[in-house]
Amino acid sequence: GDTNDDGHEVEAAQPQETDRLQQVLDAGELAVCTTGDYPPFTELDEDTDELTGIDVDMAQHLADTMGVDIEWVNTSWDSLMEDFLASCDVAVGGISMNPDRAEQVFFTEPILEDGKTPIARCENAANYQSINDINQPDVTSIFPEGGTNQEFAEANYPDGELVTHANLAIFDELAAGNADVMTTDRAEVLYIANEYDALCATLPDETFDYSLMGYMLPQDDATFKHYVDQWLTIALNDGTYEDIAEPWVGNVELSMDN
Ligand SMILES: O=C(O)C(=O)C[C@]1(C(=O)O)C=C[C@@H](O)C=C1
Repeated sequence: GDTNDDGHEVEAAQPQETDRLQQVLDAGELAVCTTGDYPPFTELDEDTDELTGIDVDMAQHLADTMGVDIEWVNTSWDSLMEDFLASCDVAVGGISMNPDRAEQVFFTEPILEDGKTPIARCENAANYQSINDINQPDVTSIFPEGGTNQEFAEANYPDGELVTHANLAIFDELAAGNADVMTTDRAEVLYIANEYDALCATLPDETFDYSLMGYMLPQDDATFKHYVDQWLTIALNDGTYEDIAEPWVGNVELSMDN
């Protein structure tokens, strides 16, 4: 196809606007993509096949508000965009907004202010205070494949040792000493540091960059985006989000803006 000045592909014509909101209401079903590997936002129990998490409960609240059921679509960070575009009305679960993704999806209003910060075994926390501390040949950084953590590590730690691992067990690897440090969303770092005695946020109040979390929506129906944003704005301000998050995080404030 055509390319713009940055060499990015540009669509020749915008796809026809659909009435996604009406379709979801008529079908009585909302298709929601989630990875199930990122507590406290989305976690799939492989034994019971049950999904839990803040964003899982939020999606259920949206569906209840619409009076529809959820069809959950399991995805991975690597295939999130492809699965979302092919099969979902919404994607949830600790998803960072970024310009690459925004080329193909709308994001809702922001839910959390966030950024990347390190987590390491507590006895080593003083060694990982800066990007330069981590960008060293003898420092092993660990992250899952396909998300923004991989992007961050590859861009900032070219001299470091980089290893990938499936996400749900990644902090066990870190605690066991099979990697030195993980640079991930501050919200996750605070949550995990609370869960694992051996792991500590090395810079609990600082981040190396800035990002926002939101839910992904298709670009094909502006009315649907308005609807979901209106629901979300109310849920963020009337105590719904806090009530849903509280059992997961207690008093830990996940967002930078608090
Ligand atoms: O890609 C994103 O948006 C994410 O927030 C996912 C991501 C990542 O960046 O790798 C963030 C934290 C989890 O540990 C796993 C995946």
